[in-house]
Amino acid sequence: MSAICSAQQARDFDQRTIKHYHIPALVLMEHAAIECARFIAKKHPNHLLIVCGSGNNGGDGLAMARLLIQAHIPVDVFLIGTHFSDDNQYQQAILKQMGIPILTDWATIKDHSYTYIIDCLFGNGLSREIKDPYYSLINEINHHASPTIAIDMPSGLDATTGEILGIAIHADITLSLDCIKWGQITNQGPALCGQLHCLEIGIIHDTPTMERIDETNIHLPKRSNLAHKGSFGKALMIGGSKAMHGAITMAAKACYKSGIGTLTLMLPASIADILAYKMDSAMRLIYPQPNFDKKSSTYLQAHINAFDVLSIGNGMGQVPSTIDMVHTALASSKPVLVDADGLWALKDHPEWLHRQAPTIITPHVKEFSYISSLPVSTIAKHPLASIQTFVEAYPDVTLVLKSNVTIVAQGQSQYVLYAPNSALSKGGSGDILCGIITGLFGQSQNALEAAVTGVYIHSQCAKLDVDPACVQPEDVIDQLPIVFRQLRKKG
Ligand SMILES: NC(=O)C1=CN([C@@H]2O[C@H](COP(=O)(O)OP(=O)(O)OC[C@H]3O[C@@H](n4cnc5c(N)ncnc54)[C@H](OP(=O)(O)O)[C@@H]3O)[C@@H](O)[C@H]2O)[C@@H](O)CC1
Ligand SMILES: [K+]
Repeated sequence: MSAICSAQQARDFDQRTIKHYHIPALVLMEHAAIECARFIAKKHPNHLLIVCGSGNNGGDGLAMARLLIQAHIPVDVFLIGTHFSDDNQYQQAILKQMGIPILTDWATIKDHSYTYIIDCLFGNGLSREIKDPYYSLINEINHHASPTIAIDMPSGLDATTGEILGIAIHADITLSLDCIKWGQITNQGPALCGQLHCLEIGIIHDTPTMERIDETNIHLPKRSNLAHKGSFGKALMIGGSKAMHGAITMAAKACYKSGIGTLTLMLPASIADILAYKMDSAMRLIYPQPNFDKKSSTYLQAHINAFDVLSIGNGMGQVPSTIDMVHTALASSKPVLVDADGLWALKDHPEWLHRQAPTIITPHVKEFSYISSLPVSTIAKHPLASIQTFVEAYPDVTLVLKSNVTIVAQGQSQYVLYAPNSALSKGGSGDILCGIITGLFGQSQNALEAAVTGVYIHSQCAKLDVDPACVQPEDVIDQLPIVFRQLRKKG
């Protein structure tokens, strides 16, 4: 499990490890250098160029050069800068003592061919726009034929926002030290980092941060062989319209395959038969009109108490009846998941989310903009700040903000799934996620666990050994039994 930090959070952990736990910064630098050198040595390089700046990122590079040279790997060390940090100067002194040359004239090396250029110019301490001579140097490295490994950050990339400060290294590989930085996975980050690896370097994490979702923080609901269908929850999924019957179908199939005890679909009459053909296992609560209308919320109210968990929104359309039904669902004492058009219905009524029972919302960025009243551009550029504003206003709601980086947040418990996969960039993916989470939610009644676990299972189901362009929503649903079995075996 790795933490995901802003630049400031990463610095705070560094400083606390040094000042409160008395682990010297040079020890951490040595750890960083050992881990990076080990990673690089495994690639069997013939000749390396390590480009070092004036701060501790440069210090990592100088220490790494020493270790690689001791391992008999040829290394050229290039150093640029004026005001060197103490630890950087310490590492320079060691290299001098060992007789390892430190080069300062780029012209003498720029035409050499290297297995890798190692970028140790700027890391987490980048504080402003890049100007010459660093600008020209980064430009030269980007146009050099040799591939690049960035240490901690591709130099020039802001570690919090993922924005390029003037110019930045285009790395083939990035070795992030201690934690994943937000800037590596948002905005320009993924394009600049290349393959991203996180290396442990002994920094102590003693306060909560965002955690990366992986197998260590998911919870599959327990499944006793002595249990009966009532033990695994009764779900009511409300959705569908004459024009859209696919969304609720995919959500329902995913919910059923995620372990729910019984599943009932509240549908308008115009699509009730279609759903019956498509899904034997779901019961139907058929609203006796072709589409939901102004009386459908009363109909929902009359039946709502028979269920343990509700989901609402898939394929309902952005129409007044959707608003009324979402209001009824959220005014009930039932755990509720709101998805798709149900989120649109909250546009003018986010206050309906203030309720006693557990609530999950699963917006993509545009739907989150409806609820938070923040512009889409602000959410995309500053996801952390946007989420923080929301969780402070709605500390009991579990938010699943869907994107290539999916964030699950409930108050200060915050998780990130970073598993971008274009196989999921398709209509139907969100409905499947809604179904998986509803299935888990109905079994556990624990919103945060259901959301974290559902998001992870969904991403695992999409890791198919086929071209992502050809993946159909049904292919993802078909993986559910396999992924559940694998996770239960491990768990
Ligand atoms: N602390 C620890 O425990 C550990 C840290 N570790 C390593 O240290 C890295 C962080 O080190 P760091 O804080 O020294 O910052 P770093 O990124 O090397 O650069 C700072 C220098 O660049 C300068 N500068 C900034 N922007 C600039 C610009 N646009 N153009 C020109 N100059 C600019 C800035 O100058 P200043 O802003 O002070 O004027 C300063 O001189 C971290 O990423 C990791 O690799 C590991 O060893 C593990 C232990
Ligand atoms: K760097």
